[in-house]
Order: sequence, then structure tokens, then C-alpha cells
Amino acid sequence: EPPGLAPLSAGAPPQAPDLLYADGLRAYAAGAWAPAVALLREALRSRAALGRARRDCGARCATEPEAALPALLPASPGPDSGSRAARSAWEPLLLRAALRRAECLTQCGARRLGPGGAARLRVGSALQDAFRRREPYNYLQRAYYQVPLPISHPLQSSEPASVATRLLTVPAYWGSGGWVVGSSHLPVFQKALGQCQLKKLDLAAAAAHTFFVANPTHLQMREDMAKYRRMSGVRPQSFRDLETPPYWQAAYDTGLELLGRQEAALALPWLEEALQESLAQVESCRAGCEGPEEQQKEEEEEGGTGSQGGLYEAIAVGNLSQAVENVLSVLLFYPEDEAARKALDQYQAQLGEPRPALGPREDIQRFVLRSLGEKRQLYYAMEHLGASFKDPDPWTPAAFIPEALREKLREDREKRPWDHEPPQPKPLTHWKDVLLLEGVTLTQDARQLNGSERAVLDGLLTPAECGVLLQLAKDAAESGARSGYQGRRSPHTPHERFEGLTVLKAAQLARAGAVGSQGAQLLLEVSERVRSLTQAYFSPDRPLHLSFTHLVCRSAIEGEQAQRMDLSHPVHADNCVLDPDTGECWREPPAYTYRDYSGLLYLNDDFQGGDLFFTEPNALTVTAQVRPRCGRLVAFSSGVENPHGVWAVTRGRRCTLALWHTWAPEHREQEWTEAKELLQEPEKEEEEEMPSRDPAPEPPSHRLQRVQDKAGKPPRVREEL
Ligand SMILES: O=C(O)CCC(=O)C(=O)O
Ligand SMILES: [Fe+2]
Repeated sequence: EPPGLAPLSAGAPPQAPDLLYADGLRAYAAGAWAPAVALLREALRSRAALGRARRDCGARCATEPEAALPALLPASPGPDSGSRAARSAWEPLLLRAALRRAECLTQCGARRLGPGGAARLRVGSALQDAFRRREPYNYLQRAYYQVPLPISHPLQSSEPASVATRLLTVPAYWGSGGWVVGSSHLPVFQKALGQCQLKKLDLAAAAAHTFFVANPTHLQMREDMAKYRRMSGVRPQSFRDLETPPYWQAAYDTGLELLGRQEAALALPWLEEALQESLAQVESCRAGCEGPEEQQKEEEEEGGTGSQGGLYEAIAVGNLSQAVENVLSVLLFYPEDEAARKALDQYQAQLGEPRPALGPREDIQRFVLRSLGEKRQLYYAMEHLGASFKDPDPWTPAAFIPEALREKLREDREKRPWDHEPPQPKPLTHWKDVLLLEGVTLTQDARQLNGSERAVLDGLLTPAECGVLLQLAKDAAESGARSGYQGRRSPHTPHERFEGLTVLKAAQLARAGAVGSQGAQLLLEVSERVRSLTQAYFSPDRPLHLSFTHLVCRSAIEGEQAQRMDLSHPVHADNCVLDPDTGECWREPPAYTYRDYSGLLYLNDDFQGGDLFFTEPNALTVTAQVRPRCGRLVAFSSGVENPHGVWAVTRGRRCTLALWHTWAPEHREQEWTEAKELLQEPEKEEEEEMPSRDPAPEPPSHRLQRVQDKAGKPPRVREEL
């Protein structure tokens, strides 16, 4: 096998993961694929070995005599003087245990990992993050894919004579361009080559999958995954996670899903399992975090309490005393929790007689006690030794936090990430009045959406108005179908159907009686509503004109949705041609260069997928995501600062009124005015078109044709009838 695909040398002591990773990336950049694969794999192996050694040593040293950390301060009789006395008794205990444990860990690490132990393999926090994000797998998948397998034949190549001579005795060797094989051995090698090809694709797909499960919004990888799925050599089993996923999460999700379907009895074992797994994982994480490593986030710890939402309710179906124990366990975390207290009262009432023997679950009691002991130590270190510690738990009782730290921690917690960012240009003062006037609310501004010139506004349409516009889209599509127009496949994906309706077409259909004129009228009104709001918000000093208005519905095509990796609308900017490689955006045709602001007014949310997202100009990094819903407007400037796309719509139909605004009056939407005029033709005439007066009306498409012929000039409908 080529070096990259051969099994790793299991026995050798691991080398430092960061050095291996750096060498792997260098090889990758140089296009030396096989060495890149070998080095990246070795980096992953070494990091895993380090993790295992840490966990094992941590578990061993925790049981070492004298190394057990004193969990709690001895009970303090009085407020101040008592706690000072207690502390002076406690500190030497803590110090001795900590030193003893550190010594044990150092010795154990050296035994497991060779001289220098864990410290030698220590990885900086930036690289820790890269590993946590599974970045090596992204490089690995490409490198696997690229490992060269062609056989070069010495007689046809310009290999030096010495090599050719060697091939008389040695059947093949690995050269810079792949295998070099003597002619007599060629058939054997060709067969092996086929197997090798499959193996490398299998590994490439597995590495891609491993990266993708941790980075599901990575658009480049989405595309790569779609390609792997189409490759004939790749089997479904290839898409496996090369890092074991945290098992409890899957069990927890299953449990919650069952609970949501009122299957409490079935949910219970899953939730219980999730709880046990997460407790075990906390244990292993705890061991893994010990030793001379930078502090790790204790993400998993939340799992220990995460199950409380369903567990005690679930248990109510069967065993009441267990239910009581579970609620009492929840109350250990959140003693004031209203719902838990109510549930407790209810279970106790059902139980009848009081059962003083019932208490919180033992495993949870142990967990809480231990966590609190650790927190006591961590806060102590924070207060007195200058250590930093970010408590991941929302349930830590306030009394546990040293008074001196409380105020600062509260401030930190309330500080939102965007408070650190430079202030954005402020919306003008009259903007608030505009909102008030329109009954619209600003749900997210540019800062909250991680960008500039972006906003989410709600309340632009009432549910009834959404209904009218959805009906308009539906009627227009049906009238199209009647005239042989089947709605077309989306220009962006073969898995969706796409229907678009312009304002003029809507007005024409209304005049032809194929759609209600109320819908067509509303379309015009609403587009003007959006325009005036967009102008007030983004361009109060310079008029904006509508340049194009399009009612668009995207529908999932049934039965074609399994494992879809494509997007409903690929990432793009609205007024320029985006080059994700350089992050540049060319403001030139075929882009609609005169578009200055975009508006997406959503009409519904009863579909699956289909969220709008914004990215960096690299078209890969998602910076914000918005779920469509009736009356929600996403407004943004149309340039490179706002690349956006739409996730696949995998079920149902998603309808949007898409609008573009321009500062250039010459690009004002002519059709909007025409539609307006068309609809303003005397109302009566339309009423005369009522079917009651025409029991056998000609098909709408014919009538439509006639009106269309007149488009642009006000049609003389009466004469035609
Ligand atoms: O429908 C959406 O949410 C986005 C559509 C879009 O970006 C476009 O049509 O340019
Ligand atoms: Fe767009």
C-alpha cells in the first residue's frame, strides 16, 4: 500500500501532535499527498494517545492515597471569623493533595508516553481548537483523495537505469509519482490498484464525513460530500465518523423525540441511558483535563443536568417513587424551579402518605457534591491564585461564588459579544417613528446579525395578508399548469420546483380572472410598504426605487430529498459576481449591478429547511441565519458585504416576496407602474367578468393572452368582451 494508506505503527511512542500537524500541512501544501496523509493521521493518533493517557492516569491518580482533593470546606459555624478559621484548616489539605496528585500524574504520564510525558505532547490552545473543530479531517480527506495511484512503467518512463535494474529483482517500489512496477508484475499490481483506489475513496469519504458532522454549515464540504455520494466506488458505510461521537447526545435526542410523541414509557430508558453516559463522560473528561494542560471547556458537564427536562415527567408514567426521586434531583440543581416544585407536589399528593425515605437520586447527589467541591476549589484559585475559570453551569448557587467575584461575574455574564465590537452607524432617529407608524418591530440589527447593513424586521404582514399572497402564488401556479406550464425545476437545484410571479403578470392574471385581484393589489401595496421601510432604515436621505419585485415559491420535490447536500439557492451577492477564492465581488454583468438594497419578505414557515443564511465573502463561513416566517422581512445592502444563500427546502413549499431597490431612477421597475394602471381600470368592468354572467368562460389562458397583448397600453377590456 502507498505509505499514506498503510496502518499506523501502533507501538511507537507518539510524537508531538502539533509538530506532526505542521509537517502534515507543509506536505499538503507541497502536494506531497501520501506523506501528508501519513503525517496528518499520525498527528491524530498522537493526540488520541495523549487523551487516553491523560484519562487513564487521571483515573488512577484520583484513587491514590492522599491525592483525593478535599471537596468541601469544613462546616463554618459563624459568618466571617468562622470561615477564616475553616479556610486555614482547609488550605494545607488542599495543597498537599494537589501536590501529591500532580506528582502521580507526572510519573504516570512518563510511563505511558515516554520521557517528558504529557508535557512533551502538550498542544497550544489554538491547535486544540483546530482539533476540536476536526480541521485535520478536512485536509485529510483531500489528501486521501489525491494520493497518487498510477503505476509508472520503467520501460516507458525516464527512470534511471539503476532503477530499471532494481526492478528485475524487486517487483515494485513507491516512487514520487506512485508505484513503479516491473512489466512482469503489472497484472497483479493492476488488481491491487483497483482495491487501493476503493480504499482511498472510502477513507476520503470517511474523513469528509467526520469533518462534516462537526461542521454542518461548511459549504465547501457540503459540495465535496455531494460529490463523494455520487462516486460509484463510495458505499453508504463509508460515511462514518472516525472520532466516536458523544453517545449520550443521540440517546438524549431519541428520548426527547419519544417524549414529544407522548411515548413516555419508551423515552425513559433512553433518557436514563443518556444520563448515565453523560455522567460517565464527565468523569472521563475530568480525568482528561487534569495535568499540565490549558484549561478546557467543560462542555460535557451540561449533559449531567441536561436530561432534567424530560426525565421526571417521563418517570411519572410508571413508578411514582422514582418520579419523586428524580424531581428531588432536579431540585438539587434548581431549588426554586417552579415546574419541578409543582410536579413534586403533584407526585406527593398521588403517593398519598409521606415517604420520608425518598430523596434525590444517589448518582445525582454524588455529581452535585463533587461538582460543588470542584467549584469551591476553582473559585478559590480564581480569587487567590489569579487563575481564570468560567463556570459552565447555570445552576451554581450564588453562595458558592466568593463575594469579591460576584459582581464581576454578573457583569461578564450580562455582557453580550457584540458589546466589544465598534459601534455601527446608528439608525436615524425618525426610524423609531417609522416603525411605530407601521406597527413593525426590529428583531435583529446588523450587529446581532454579525454584519453591516442587515436587518430582520417582523410584523410587515398580518397572517391574513400572508394567506392572500400565498393564495395568489398558488392560483397563479395553477393557472400556469392549466395552460400547459408545469412549473419548472429550480434553476438552482434539481430537487426543488420553482415558481416566480412578477407584479405585472399578477395584474394580468387578475384582469383575466385567473387569480383574485385582491392578491395582485396587495402585492403592489406590500412592495411599496417594503420600499418605504427600506428607504427609511438604510437610505433616509436618498430616495430608493423598486427595481424588481418577484413572488417566488420553492417546493421540495417529493421522494428526492434523502441525503440532499445541495442548497436551495447557492451563496451569492445580489449586485456583483462573487469570487469566493479572493473574496472579491465584481460589479459587472451578468450581475444586476444597479441593485442597492435587497428585501426578502417571507410568507410562511410550514416547510422543512429553507433558512436564509449570510456568509463571509469566502462563501463558506456562515455568519448569521434567519428562519422565514409570515411577515418577516430580511433587508440588506446588495453588495459583497452580504453574500447569502438558502439551505435546501426538503419538505413543503416556501414562498417569499423578493424585492430589490435601486438609487438609480432609470432602473425603476416599469412593470410596477403598468401593473398599477392595469389594476386601476374601473372596478366595475372586473365585476362584469363574474362567471355568473358567463357560464362557460373560455379558459383563463386565452383571456390572459388577450390581456397580455395589450400589456403596456391600458387594455380595453370592455371592447374585447
Ligand atoms: O428566498 C430567499 O430567502 C433568498 C433569495 C435570494 O437570495 C435571491 O433571490 O437573490
Ligand atoms: Fe439573493
